[in-house]
Amino acid sequence: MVSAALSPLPAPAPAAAPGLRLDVDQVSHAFQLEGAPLPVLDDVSFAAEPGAFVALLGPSGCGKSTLLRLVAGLDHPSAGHLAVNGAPISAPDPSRILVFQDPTLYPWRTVEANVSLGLEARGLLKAQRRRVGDALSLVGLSGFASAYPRQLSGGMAQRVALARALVNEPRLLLLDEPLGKLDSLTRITMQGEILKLWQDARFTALLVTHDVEEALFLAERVIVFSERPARIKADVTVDVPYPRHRGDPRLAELRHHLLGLLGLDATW
Ligand SMILES: Nc1ncnc2c1ncn2[C@@H]1O[C@H](COP(=O)(O)OP(=O)(O)OP(=O)(O)O)[C@@H](O)[C@H]1O
Repeated sequence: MVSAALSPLPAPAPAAAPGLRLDVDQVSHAFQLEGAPLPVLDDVSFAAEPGAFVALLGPSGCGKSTLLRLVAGLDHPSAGHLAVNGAPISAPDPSRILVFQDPTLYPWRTVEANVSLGLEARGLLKAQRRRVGDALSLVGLSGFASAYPRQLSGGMAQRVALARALVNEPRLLLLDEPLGKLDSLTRITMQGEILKLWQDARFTALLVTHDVEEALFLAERVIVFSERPARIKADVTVDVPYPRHRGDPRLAELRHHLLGLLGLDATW
């Protein structure tokens, strides 16, 4: 018999934690506005498999960001249930990170110090400082660790915001129009970067976007919402393998279909 102590095997590399399964079950939500209820979500149900990339598309103000906030655990639904891997969502958790349209970096902190925030808040920075460098490298900003936010372009600032999320090794990444304020060329570049991050890390991704092309380039499924209160109008599978070519005729067909669902004329 060979003793393990006599023939030590190299420790296997730790497997990346897989993406979380998300269940949204008959969720409705209303805000109180000037003393009257404002219904925002109406009986929304869907599931995202671990590692799925799902885009949420719908008219402005229909309730998409509200849904992301519920998944992040920042608010509680008026009715229905949300769960990850079968466990009810009751509060924020570092495994579920929300990235906003506005990078909201602290101007007095360097890029590195901004990215460190999550680890610092959880008392993990000393032990896991390596993750800060890894996250910066993932978004291509290794050379800017000691820069300040005022020294960055809009795209770079949004990359820092992504790195600040990635440093927590999220298993469910919630993207609320993260590229909405960027010029169209930077936006296209960063769509490719987000796709690569997702393909490498295999977190589950939920992306709110107004941009039909962005949804079709990135997501495996596009859930289309009605006007507020948001109900699911359609759940469309993007049956085009990655890497996707933006000129793919099937994507053009799906674009036409999605614009139709949104009540928009797709004549070009
Ligand atoms: N804290 C709040 N109190 C009251 N009403 C709110 C609150 N947050 C959002 N709302 C309202 O809920 C509705 C949905 O807002 P939400 O931000 O979820 O929409 P959205 O689909 O993400 O919009 P957009 O695409 O324009 O960002 C809006 O009418 C908004 O005014």
